[in-house]
Amino acid sequence: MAPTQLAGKMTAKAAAAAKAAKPATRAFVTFLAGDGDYWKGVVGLAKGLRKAGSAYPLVVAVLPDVPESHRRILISQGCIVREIEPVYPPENQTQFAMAYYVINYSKLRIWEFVEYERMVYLDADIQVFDNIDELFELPKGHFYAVMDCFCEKTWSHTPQYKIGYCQQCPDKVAWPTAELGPPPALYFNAGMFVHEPSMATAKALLDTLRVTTPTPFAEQDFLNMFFREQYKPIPLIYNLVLAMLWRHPENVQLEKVKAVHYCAAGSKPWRYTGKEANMDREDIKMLVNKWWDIYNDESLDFKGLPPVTSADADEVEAAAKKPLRAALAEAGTVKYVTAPSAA
Ligand SMILES: O=c1ccn([C@@H]2O[C@H](COP(=O)(O)OP(=O)(O)O)[C@@H](O)[C@H]2O)c(=O)[nH]1
Ligand SMILES: OC[C@H]1O[C@H](O[C@@H]2[C@@H](O)[C@H](O)[C@@H](O)[C@H](O)[C@@H]2O)[C@H](O)[C@@H](O)[C@H]1O
Ligand SMILES: [Mn+2]
Repeated sequence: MAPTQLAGKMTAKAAAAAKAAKPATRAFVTFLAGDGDYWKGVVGLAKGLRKAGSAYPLVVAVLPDVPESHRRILISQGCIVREIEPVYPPENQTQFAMAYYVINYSKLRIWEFVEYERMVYLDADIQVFDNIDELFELPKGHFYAVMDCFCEKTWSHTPQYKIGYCQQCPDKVAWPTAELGPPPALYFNAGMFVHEPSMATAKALLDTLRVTTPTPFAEQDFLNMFFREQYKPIPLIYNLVLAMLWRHPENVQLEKVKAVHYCAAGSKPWRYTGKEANMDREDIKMLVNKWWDIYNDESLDFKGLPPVTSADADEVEAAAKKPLRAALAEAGTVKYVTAPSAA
């Protein structure tokens, strides 16, 4: 089989394209912990962002317990894998809404990614179905995220749940200010948020965490307390918390939703059985299938080369200006690839 393609260093055209790509001062970032199956969520997210034509890379903050094999899969899908040190809350007797939420405090490390001037954080159980790059253009100095819902049983420990109050429909059950004081501040879901990495903010977060008693929604509660003054709600099209479909359908226009958050119990697509409450709904089945369509779409697999530095590109451009034979002789790094055998 004659070699069909000469693959040496990146072609000048690809190098120029890499150079023209937006400067890597912005990126999406997600978080991966453990050796379980959440890596599938990250692969789905990487492919979804590619399908949506996003201009920015996906950084994955991984805890040390994420196996090398999972990291290699993420790199093969074009992700930038960054290992982080775990963050634990102070000693506590807290009953977290979900026991595993204690590892979610490690999300706070992403404020240390200061090579990026702005990042959009997305849980690994989020899928982006339409381009959301506009989030990177929001005015600086605020903390942008989508408002959560208090109606699921996971909120049964709270006064708002007990009286049937939810910020998604504040007029349905009025907050009893006389008995309970002012209503709760607007509260965001921490599965998606726009933030500005900074070592000063990272230090302030960790210093404050050390003296803050943990609460049931772990780092989500903590981030809501920490960014209470800077929080600015953005439309739910950027983070559809699935419970909204049955708790506040009047607030949801599903055809306009850009990012879906598979956080309802039983809704993680890669573990979906359809047996839990609400999981047999037609809209849930459709959204789970949409997630799988992207996950299984091989045309969305990463084909590019690993991110290049400008030094690589300069070197390749210089080589490309030389007569090919001289450049090849000098480079000495020619590799032949052969076409798949003709049937
Ligand atoms: O075993 C786990 C549990 C959680 N996560 C990460 O932590 C995020 C928050 O957890 P999860 O989405 O399950 O919380 P939910 O949004 O469902 O409350 C996940 O999206 C993942 O990015 C992980 O990597 N491994
Ligand atoms: O560690 C706390 C987690 O709290 C949030 O999940 C909750 C919240 O959305 C509730 O409102 C829902 O009822 C519940 O299903 C859902 O799991 C974030 O999505 C997640 O990233 C993480 O911060
Ligand atoms: Mn989530």
